[in-house]
Order: sequence, then structure tokens, then C-alpha cells
Amino acid sequence: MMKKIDIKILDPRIGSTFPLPAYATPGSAGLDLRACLDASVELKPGETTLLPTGLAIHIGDANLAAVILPRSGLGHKHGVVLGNLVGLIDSDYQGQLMVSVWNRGQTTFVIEPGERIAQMVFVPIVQAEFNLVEDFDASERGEGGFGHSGRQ
Ligand SMILES: O=c1ccn([C@H]2C[C@H](O)[C@@H](COP(=O)(O)OP(=O)(O)OP(=O)(O)O)O2)c(=O)[nH]1
Ligand SMILES: [Mg+2]
Repeated sequence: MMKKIDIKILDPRIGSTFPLPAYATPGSAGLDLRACLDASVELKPGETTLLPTGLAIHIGDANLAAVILPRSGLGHKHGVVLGNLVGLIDSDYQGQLMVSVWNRGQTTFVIEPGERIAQMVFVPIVQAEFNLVEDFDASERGEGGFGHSGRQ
């Protein structure tokens, strides 16, 4: 299913120097987001910085959201993940898409202008309303959790 999402270009280089986010293959779930930078940024071990993408989206549907996730290559090989671990884009957010990058590795990582630094995935959302009860209907698990079923 393809869904139309309003997008605004905030930096004139988007769409020319830096391509618009696009699915890399027909089966891709994620759209890579690029660092919309004037110059490269050095991210030392342990540092976190907020990168602009030069883009804003307005999802405009409370039953949809987007999540920003690390790219596996950056995270695994270079230790470059997200400062917030996962970014959540609300359907009513209209500001610039920002990516918090965290160098959790041991070596400095240089982010180049236009580099694909994270990926965005659209996800369905169910908003819940709470039904206040005194007792829950019984379930097989009950209150067991946090490994109560063992490791094997
Ligand atoms: O990686 C991210 C995470 C969030 N956002 C934007 C979109 C999101 O809708 C908004 C608020 O994010 P969130 O609710 O996670 O942050 P908060 O700390 O709760 O801020 P707020 O008080 O604005 O909700 O910031 C980004 O651009 N990138
Ligand atoms: Mg919030």
C-alpha cells in the first residue's frame, strides 16, 4: 500500500544535490535520511549531535507515525546509532525532521554532507483509551514477566 505524505523541502539542495528520501528497492521498509550539512561533522567517541535533514513531513493521520531507526551498517561497523535510540515522528509534527546521532564506538566518525545517516519507517498506530478496572480477566501469563519462563 502506498500512502501520500506531505513533504516540504526546507533546504534548496534537497531534490538536487541531495536526493529526496526514496525506497532503495521495491521491498524496502525504510527510507534513508541524509545529513543536510554545509560541511562535514566530526563525531568523537561518546559524542551526540543533532543533524538536520532539510525536510519536514506532515503525516496528518493519527493512525500513522514514522520511526527513525539506525542504519545497521553504521551501527554495527562504526558504532553510530541514534542519541534517542529510536526517534518517533508524531502525525501532527510539522517541524524539520532531525536525527540525533550518537557515536557509541571507540573511533571518531566523520559525517559528510548528504550522507545517509538513519532511516525512517512509517508505521500504523492504534490510539488507546483506558477502561479502568479493579481486576483483569485471567490470562495464562498473569503477572509473570522479565524472564520468568527461563532461558531455554
Ligand atoms: O528523532 C527524532 C525524534 C523526534 N523528532 C520530532 C518529531 C516528533 O513528533 C517531535 C517530538 O518528539 P518526541 O515526542 O519524541 O520528543 P519529546 O521530547 O517528547 O518532545 P515534545 O515535548 O515536543 O513532544 O520531535 C524528530 O524530528 N526526530
Ligand atoms: Mg513528546
